[in-house]
Amino acid sequence: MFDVQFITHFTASISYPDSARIALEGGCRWVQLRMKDVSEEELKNTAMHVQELCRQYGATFIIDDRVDLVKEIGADGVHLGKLDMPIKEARKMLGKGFIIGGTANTFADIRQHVADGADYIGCGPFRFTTTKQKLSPILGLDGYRSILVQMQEEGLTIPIVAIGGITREDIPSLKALGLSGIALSGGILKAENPVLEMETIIRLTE
Ligand SMILES: Cc1ncc(COP(=O)(O)OP(=O)(O)O)c(N)n1
Ligand SMILES: Cc1ncsc1CCOP(=O)(O)O
Ligand SMILES: [Mg+2]
Repeated sequence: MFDVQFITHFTASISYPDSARIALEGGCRWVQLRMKDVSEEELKNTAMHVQELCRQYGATFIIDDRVDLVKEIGADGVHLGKLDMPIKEARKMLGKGFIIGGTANTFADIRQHVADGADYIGCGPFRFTTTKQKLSPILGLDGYRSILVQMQEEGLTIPIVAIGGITREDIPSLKALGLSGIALSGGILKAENPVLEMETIIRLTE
């Protein structure tokens, strides 16, 4: 099993809910709502809409950054980075019934997230991407290899999802590394036929 998480991103032509629907229609069953610089009202309304879509498709629905909103609307989980609420605190607020993902760029980050109670790691960036500003150092395949070796040496088994500039061409090599999955946005949203692109990516991960 190689998981695929679709992450929403603002585009002029595809709304956030439509992008989630595209991912779901293409067979993705893990959606992260990531909305930056929007009002509280827009975020909450969109989150409830995307949550409903995810429920219709039996997909997991997580929200970027916002532990409070996840708790309020009963989403499946949250993704947290270095500038967000610490994972330990989020776990205290959410308890064990919610998924908590943590961002990592190094093995030390992963070790800390495991100690703090994360469920999975979004590890990257794999390569340069314009979807996120202020990127951490790029890992490439060698970066993941080195992290996975260190995890094995210390007996850490948390799922690692690669992220950052991933396209369909990368899937065979990322899969071969022994990662748990990928998270991607632009690879779908910039495709000529986004639903078909997701279908292709899902097929490549099977
Ligand atoms: C799966 C996944 N991995 C990493 C990130 C990045 O989270 P963060 O570092 O908090 O940056 P922002 O997404 O908040 O800009 C993610 N969202 N999802
Ligand atoms: C949120 C995030 N964190 C690291 S890279 C990234 C963006 C992933 O999107 P894309 O697949 O378009 O590079
Ligand atoms: Mg964040």
